[in-house]
Amino acid sequence: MHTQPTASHFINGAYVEDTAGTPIDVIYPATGEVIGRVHSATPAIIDHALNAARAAQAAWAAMTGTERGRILRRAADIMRARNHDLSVLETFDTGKPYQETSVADATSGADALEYFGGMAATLTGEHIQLGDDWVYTRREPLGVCVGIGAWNYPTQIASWKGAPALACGNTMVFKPSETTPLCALKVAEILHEAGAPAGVYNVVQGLGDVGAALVSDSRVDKVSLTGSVPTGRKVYAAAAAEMKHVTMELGGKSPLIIFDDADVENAVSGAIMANFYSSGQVCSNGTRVFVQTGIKEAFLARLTERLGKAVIGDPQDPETSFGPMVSEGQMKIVQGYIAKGQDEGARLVTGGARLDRDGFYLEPTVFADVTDGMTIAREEIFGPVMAVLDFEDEAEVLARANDTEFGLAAGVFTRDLARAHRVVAGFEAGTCFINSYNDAPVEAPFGGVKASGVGRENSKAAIEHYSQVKSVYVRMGDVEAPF
Ligand SMILES: NC(=O)c1ccc[n+]([C@@H]2O[C@H](COP(=O)([O-])OP(=O)(O)OC[C@H]3O[C@@H](n4cnc5c(N)ncnc54)[C@H](O)[C@@H]3O)[C@@H](O)[C@H]2O)c1
Ligand SMILES: O=CCc1c[nH]cn1
Repeated sequence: MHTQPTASHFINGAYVEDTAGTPIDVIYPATGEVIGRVHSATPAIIDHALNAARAAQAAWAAMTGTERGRILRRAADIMRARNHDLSVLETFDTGKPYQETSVADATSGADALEYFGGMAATLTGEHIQLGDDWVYTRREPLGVCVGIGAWNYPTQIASWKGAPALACGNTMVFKPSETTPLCALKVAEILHEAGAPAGVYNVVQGLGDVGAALVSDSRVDKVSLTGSVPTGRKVYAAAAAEMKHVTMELGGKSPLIIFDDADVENAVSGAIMANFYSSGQVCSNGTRVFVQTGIKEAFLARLTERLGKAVIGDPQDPETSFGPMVSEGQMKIVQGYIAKGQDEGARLVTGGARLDRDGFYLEPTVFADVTDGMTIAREEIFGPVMAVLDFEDEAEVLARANDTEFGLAAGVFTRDLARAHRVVAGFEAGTCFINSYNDAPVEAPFGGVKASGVGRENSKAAIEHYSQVKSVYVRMGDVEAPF
């Protein structure tokens, strides 16, 4: 597997390089080795990408939805056929175990391309009869969309943004995270191979400055960011200054409530999926696990037992189920939170240490007896650290669950389904789970409320965020005027 890409950027249907840009090393999180190098986009590269996207947009939008959709569905087929190689690359890019990447990354990207490819031909306006007169609406593309990605799901993020944008007749310039620059280039290559005309989907590399330059450029009509809340605030403000459309998929500190009557085995599985998948680097993670006191000891005992079965090791080995953190920097941030948890009096149940091996490995970590005011219960950690908090009754736990600036996701485990629906209705969160956690099928809207975001990805809802409605009044008779 060659991890050095052909060139840093993919613009106007071809790989493009400009070595004048600041070098960005690609580091394999499992070893700390440099496995590739790209260069940050120079102003000339940004200009080239935006001009290409602008130039391609009208002709792409003029194609029928069926034609655009066929290309997206062909791209989905290519992505599925190359799942193994794309998953190996995703593992090099992120350090996530192949056991995960082979089922959750290119597959999720392909799902988005297939779903929005299928939907492209169905995008229509409506007819509104007003006596003899009538109004019709046209669903039109926004124009040039900029996508900016986080590092945890590089293939998925590039596809979740690209697929609905292209289905609606927009073109895209996508900037991956500087930490994981490899996979988006493959998404661009595949779309081009599937028949997307040059300029329809472009990738440029860079840090925040490149993202900021894209967001404020007058050639851009919409910005979709996946990233942290602080970055979201900056990007939203810059986009608002020029009245651009936005989608903000940001961070969270989501609650997972486990009632006494829950099935312990399923609740433990849910809590593992909510905290340790992708080594805890999932935006929607339920990291505040509220456990009713009657089930607490059984839950903690079984959780500790199950975490002992995690296979921590070489992420390219299909047997490995738990990999390293994405970077040394992220590992140090998480180590800082673990130290804070201990300093502030939380009880370390298991984990807490860095593994004595190359790469950025931390043990799956569980704190119990966490209280609402502790730092580990208030701030997004984005690592494998679960905070277990006690609770007694439903009203109390719901109020505590909602006592946060975030609102991305929330989950509940209980056998009492009336209670489950009541609790979910009370959650201040955009993406909720009953007796499950972290499922993200393309058919379901995904996104947050409060500081966790604006807009939705996936599902029919995404179409609203990549298109606009034009309304046309048609008078069938004479026009009356006062003078
Ligand atoms: N809600 C979701 O769907 C979702 C999904 C994945 C990750 N996330 C969130 O992403 C965060 C982790 O990712 P991260 O550390 O890469 O986030 P980040 O905010 O540091 O960076 C995200 C992206 O924004 C770019 N960027 C930084 N400053 C910018 C600026 N001023 N203008 C434009 N672009 C700028 C970065 O280069 C990167 O590509 C976590 O908070 C996580 O919860 C959210
Ligand atoms: O990281 C956030 C997006 C996501 C959630 N589940 C899979 N991907």
